Amino acid sequence: MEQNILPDFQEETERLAQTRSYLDATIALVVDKRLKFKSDMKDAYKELDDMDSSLSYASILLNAKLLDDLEANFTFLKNARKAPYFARIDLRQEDKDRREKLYLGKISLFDDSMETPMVVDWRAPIASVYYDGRLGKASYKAHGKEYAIELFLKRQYTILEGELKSYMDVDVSMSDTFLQASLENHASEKLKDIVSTIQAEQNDIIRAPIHRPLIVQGVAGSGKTTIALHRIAYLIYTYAASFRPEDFMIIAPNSLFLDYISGVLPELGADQVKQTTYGDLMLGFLGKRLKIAPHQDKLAKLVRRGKGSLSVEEKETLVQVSALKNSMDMRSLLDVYLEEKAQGMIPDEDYTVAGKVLFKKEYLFSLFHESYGYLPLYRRLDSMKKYLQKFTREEVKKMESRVNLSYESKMASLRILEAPGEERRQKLLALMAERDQRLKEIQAEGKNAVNRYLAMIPREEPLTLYRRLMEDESWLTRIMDETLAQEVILNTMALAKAKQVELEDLAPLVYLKEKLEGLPEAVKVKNVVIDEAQDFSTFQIWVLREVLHTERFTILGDLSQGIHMYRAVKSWEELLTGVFQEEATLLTLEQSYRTTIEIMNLANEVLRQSPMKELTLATPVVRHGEAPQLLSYGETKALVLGLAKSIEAFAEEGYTTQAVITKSVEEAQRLHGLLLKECRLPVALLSDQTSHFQEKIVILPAHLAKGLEFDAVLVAADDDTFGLSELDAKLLYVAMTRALHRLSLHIREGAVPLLDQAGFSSIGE
Ligand SMILES: Nc1ncnc2c1ncn2[C@@H]1O[C@H](COP(=O)(O)OP(=O)(O)OP(=O)(O)O)[C@@H](O)[C@H]1O
Repeated sequence: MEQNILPDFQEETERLAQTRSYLDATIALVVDKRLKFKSDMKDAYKELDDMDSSLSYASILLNAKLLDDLEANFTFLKNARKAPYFARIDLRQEDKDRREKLYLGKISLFDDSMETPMVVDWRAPIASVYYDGRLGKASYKAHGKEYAIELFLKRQYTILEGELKSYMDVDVSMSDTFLQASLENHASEKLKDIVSTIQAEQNDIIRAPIHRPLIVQGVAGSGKTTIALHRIAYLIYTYAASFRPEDFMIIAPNSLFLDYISGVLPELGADQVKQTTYGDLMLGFLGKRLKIAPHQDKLAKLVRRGKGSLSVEEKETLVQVSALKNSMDMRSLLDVYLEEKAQGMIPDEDYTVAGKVLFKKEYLFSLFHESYGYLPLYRRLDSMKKYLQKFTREEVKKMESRVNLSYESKMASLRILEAPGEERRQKLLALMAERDQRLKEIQAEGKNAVNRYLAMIPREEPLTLYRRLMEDESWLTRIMDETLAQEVILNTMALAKAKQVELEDLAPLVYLKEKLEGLPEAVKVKNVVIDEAQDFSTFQIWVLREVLHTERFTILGDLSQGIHMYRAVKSWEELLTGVFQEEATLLTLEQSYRTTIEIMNLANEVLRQSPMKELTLATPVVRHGEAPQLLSYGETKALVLGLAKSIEAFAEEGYTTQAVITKSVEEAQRLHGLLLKECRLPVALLSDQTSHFQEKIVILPAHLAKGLEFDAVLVAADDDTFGLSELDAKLLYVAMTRALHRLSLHIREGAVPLLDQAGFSSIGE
């Protein structure tokens, strides 16, 4: 709509100007306060130098904290100048007569003089009606109560660099226009916030109660990652009194992905949230510099075909060993193993000091298993040590006084019975020496008794115990057959020889460590968000819940993209029953926002042709684009030239970010070399080691592309074909669904039989 025919344009422009000048005044106030705090801190430092006053120290701490808050606020307020709000809602609370106008933005701004909110934070309870409600009767929840309202208007603004460009009044059906505009934008290297266009089904997830575990199955591009970050921002705001931002942790698949989401966290005021990968988190728990075998090697072995590849049986074994290490059977095995270890821990001997029984073995057994039963095994030993030391010290004192008494009486009788003289003196001296020797022995015994007792209890490292278990056929065959047990033993021995563990070993190891030693408190968090959770096993998540002692989990994933399915969940039911005992909520997202109808339809067709059954297919938001192109080539060189031609054509059409996606790492490396050599194209190769990239055109294997998105995607299959297996279908699906606007597939003839089956025909060389 043109500005001049927007009826309230003038009024809205004035409101924006008014908000901006109020914002400027607030910013000026913050600047003043910053200066004041800084000078207060300077003074406090001076005083600290002068007289080491604890008051000054407290003042420094207080000012530093206030300054931190102000700095965070300052950046936020400054950013808000460009667009202080994105929407307005007009409503009336059911029990009130007055109609209210609320402007929604990424900050809270309150006009003290008028006692009205200038801008309401999008996370405030009342803002929920903007995302949920249609015009008319609606409601929102706050502090456990439901409030009824009547919603008269939902207005969305386009504000650029502080200037109102236009606005649009929307209801549910019409709001698509605004969403469409947002989706048509081109991708930047980083994820962006969607506060102005959050959809109702997404809003339910963002605002779901904190204390109940939440599992979200969402198709590719349904906004899972985006929602996860908005949920964290919402929880930080809503539960500010109970949790600090550092109490939240997001677990993502790799550092590349963490870099990709890093841009949006500060935008949402959530930059202090902990971000990590599963491997790093587990290593942090273990507190050791363990060497992890590159886990993508396993995926590579599984997808590789032809020369040097594993046989079907070998692949099957690899899958079984991985799955087993991360299965709930493994948990049962570890529990029995630990129980047996615990039962054999207390020696079959009484505790004695200088030959005297201080504690009977039965008592020590009950001390270990009952009184200290709530502690990890080795911590029970620490507590027992203190207990034994205390009683030993007391006993030693008693023994010493008994010895002193007995020698004093011996010496007293000597003095009475014998006449003074050299002979008596010598006898007394001998008695004194004997007494001192006896006391020395008692003291030494007191010192040694506890250590001698505890030395009978071996304290082995979790890794030593784990390896012993995994090399013991009699234990392993409790949960697997002999053939598989032999494979597990070989796998354990090979890893031990290389001084490595593999990713699948981390959950059992962390569980063992928690049960034996307990984990350091410092690495624990209270709220966990797991993205790309389809690649986790039930046991991995169970271990996380067990060691973090929290139910506050938000778990998001898409089973269709489960490319590490050899070790991961097969259905969310497994988590619901196996980890959360039906206490979790499972929500699904079927609408996909990322890609065009044409691309999504083809990706869905790949899933339909795959061996996977009962998968929910994505419904794309109505956004049309060019049909995907399938180009097939007779030889590699032509394929490389074809890729280069498409990249240039996409760039000319204005598509900024582009990715060539292959099935394997090797293929990506080879094609990268050829693209540089044959076409001199500035393409950057991304690998498992890449943690950051700025290049606009990249080449990477599909497993690394998980979670990312690009304006244009070029799937390349030269040597490494996408076959008919479930894993190949998933890799292809992941690759295709990374595209926002354009997709072309460059393949050697017959390299992607799934597409032939889908009836998708190539354009030819
Ligand atoms: N409500 C929305 N408004 C605007 N854009 C949205 C909305 N929801 C999602 N998007 C956009 O859709 C794209 C996909 O989002 P995101 O990456 O979070 O999805 P995902 O479910 O994690 O995808 P995948 O599983 O395929 O990695 C992003 O560009 C995101 O900005």
